[in-house]
Amino acid sequence: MRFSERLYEKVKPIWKQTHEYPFVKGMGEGTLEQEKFRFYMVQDYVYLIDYAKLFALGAVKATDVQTMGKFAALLHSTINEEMELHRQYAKRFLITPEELETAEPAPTTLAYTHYMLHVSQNGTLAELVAALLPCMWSYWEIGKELSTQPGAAHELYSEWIHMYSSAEFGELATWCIDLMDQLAEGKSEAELNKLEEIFINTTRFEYLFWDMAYEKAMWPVHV
Ligand SMILES: Cc1ncc(CO)c(N)n1
Repeated sequence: MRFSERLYEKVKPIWKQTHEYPFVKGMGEGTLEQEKFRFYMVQDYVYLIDYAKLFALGAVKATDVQTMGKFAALLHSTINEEMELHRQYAKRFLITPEELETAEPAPTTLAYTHYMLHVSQNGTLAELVAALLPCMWSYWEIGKELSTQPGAAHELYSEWIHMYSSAEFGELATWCIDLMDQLAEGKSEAELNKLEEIFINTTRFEYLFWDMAYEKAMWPVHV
């Protein structure tokens, strides 16, 4: 069995719950409250600023020029294509690019990005890929599922669904899945377990991120 298949089997119950979560379902049905989507958009932009740095770290940790180039391309497309989607949405919500960039991260956003950055800065390239893989893979899965639902024609949610179900995004996700398999080759069971643990943790964080957005959960205490 490919290592990525083992990972997929392991987190299947969490992915199922993610697909059934009201935020995700609401986008598909086109019934999600716009205020929740607005909250998500801003937090996701803040998230992507740190997430993009994982690709830069991937280029640093890569041991061949081809992989280095691919990480550089991923960094470029995240900043200029994926985050452009968010900037366009922000415009519709009358949020300026400055407001987007300086938005305060919610507790879950902060915990998630810092966990990923910690793993990526201190771990191996395989650990870095294990940390970022659920992000790309689960968004592609969600995008594909929602692309056959009413939300795909919704005036607000269609662009989001279109981006994450696109062939281009799918290719990037597939590249990451293949890289994970390649990097797992020849590793000991102890090392594979470590990769699995990281993959499970960021999968859990993906669920938490939807939950945070649905609840619009900021810090419960104030300065
Ligand atoms: C939280 C989160 N995970 C994954 C992606 C896909 O890049 C995203 N935009 N946001």
